[in-house]
Amino acid sequence: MADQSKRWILMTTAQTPTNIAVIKYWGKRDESLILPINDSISVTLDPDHLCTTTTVAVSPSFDRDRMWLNKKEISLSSDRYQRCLREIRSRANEVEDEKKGIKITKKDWENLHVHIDSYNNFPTAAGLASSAAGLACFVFALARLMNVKEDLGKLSAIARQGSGSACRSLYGGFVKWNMGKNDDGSDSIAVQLADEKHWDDLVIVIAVVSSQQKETSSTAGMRECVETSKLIQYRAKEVVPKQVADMEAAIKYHDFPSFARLACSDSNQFHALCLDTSPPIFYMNDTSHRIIGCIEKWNRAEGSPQVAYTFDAGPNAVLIARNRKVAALLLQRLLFHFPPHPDTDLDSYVTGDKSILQDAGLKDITDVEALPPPPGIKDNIPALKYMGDVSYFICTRPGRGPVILGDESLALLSPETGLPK
Ligand SMILES: Nc1ncnc2c1ncn2[C@@H]1O[C@H](COP(=O)(O)OP(=O)(O)OP(=O)(O)O)[C@@H](O)[C@H]1O
Ligand SMILES: C[C@@](O)(CCOP(=O)(O)OP(=O)(O)O)CC(=O)O
Repeated sequence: MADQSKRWILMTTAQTPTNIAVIKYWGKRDESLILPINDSISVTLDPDHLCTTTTVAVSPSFDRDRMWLNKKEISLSSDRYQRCLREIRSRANEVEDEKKGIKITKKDWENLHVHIDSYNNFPTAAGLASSAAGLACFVFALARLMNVKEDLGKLSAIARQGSGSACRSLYGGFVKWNMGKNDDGSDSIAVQLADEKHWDDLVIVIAVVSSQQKETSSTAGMRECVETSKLIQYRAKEVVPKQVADMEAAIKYHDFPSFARLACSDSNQFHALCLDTSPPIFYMNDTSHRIIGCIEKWNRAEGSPQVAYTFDAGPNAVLIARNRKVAALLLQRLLFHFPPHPDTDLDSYVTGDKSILQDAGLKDITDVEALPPPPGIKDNIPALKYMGDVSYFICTRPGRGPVILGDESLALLSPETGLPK
């Protein structure tokens, strides 16, 4: 039995990546267990550039479960958090820390409370899958703290109950979420198709068009879509199974043209379903459409796709370049069409992996101003420049799965008080 009189605190800190779907999950067959109507496939993004960090702590001195997100206290009362907490707690095992003189038995976990502090290093609820990284980190960190022995597949099924796309953030690289058939969701789990090293030529550039909270959440959007769209069941049953098989093959054989065609058409089809919803949902905006136009034109001119685009439930573009050389050309094109406001520092306009900027020969804003029009655009037509329409860019790549951060100085909670630092 843990000694309740002592004011000890035990903590674990985890870091979990976000992921971008290249075959989208859209629509549930069970709202509370979060069971999807189709399989989906994603690429995990490098946590060095986009990730959630979560510290979880347990102490006999905590009188209730509490959570902070991006430095503000939030309620843990939603069904989703409660379900994940319950699932993890019910699998908790004995934990012993001899150095600190702490022993927690399996039974103790029923009465002990946790503090959870989480931070996203990218915009929350803006179509960059914060719920995916966030809920995956929530489950992964709690599972480690409570010495849960389940494998990543089982943990993915728990994370799924926090947010569907979260199940895919339990792995690095290329990940498939099998929709499963069972009513209890036990076979609706994520599996890794290939790790991040399998196809490390790929470079990902995210154009953050808006970091505002969107009007219609993914959860509400897909519910309304299932209720009102006549196309959604056709997509789930007739289109996605083949797209998923083809995408798996494209990833396996590093077949970029197929990868790009499938990713672009799947993204467009998902947004077509949003339009087919009543009332229609518009996640993309004019800037998103301009970016699609620019990539489509370029891909057509090259005769074979160089860049894939995909958009989640928001206007931000996720662009996947076939290699670094193409990524440098992509950045030049993007910065030509979407330059920052004059006083912007290039360092804050292009974030993440800065080496792509160097490859593109761009050191500062004057280099951006001097960019010639991309091939195919005869003159420097002012109407093709949309200054300020993109907030900033993030350069990244396929990345690794969740990790535990052993360095206690990285914890978000104070080891003395168990409260945010
Ligand atoms: N780090 C986190 N820890 C726990 N929960 C989080 C975290 N980050 C986000 N969330 C939860 O996810 C919600 C945002 O999910 P939502 O699906 O609306 O946006 P998104 O995931 O950023 O975008 P999308 O899934 O459409 O790409 C937040 O309101 C919060 O409840
Ligand atoms: C467009 C998407 O990003 C939708 C993600 O939806 P969420 O996983 O955020 O929805 P809930 O399961 O209701 O939490 C596509 C995808 O990630 O596959």
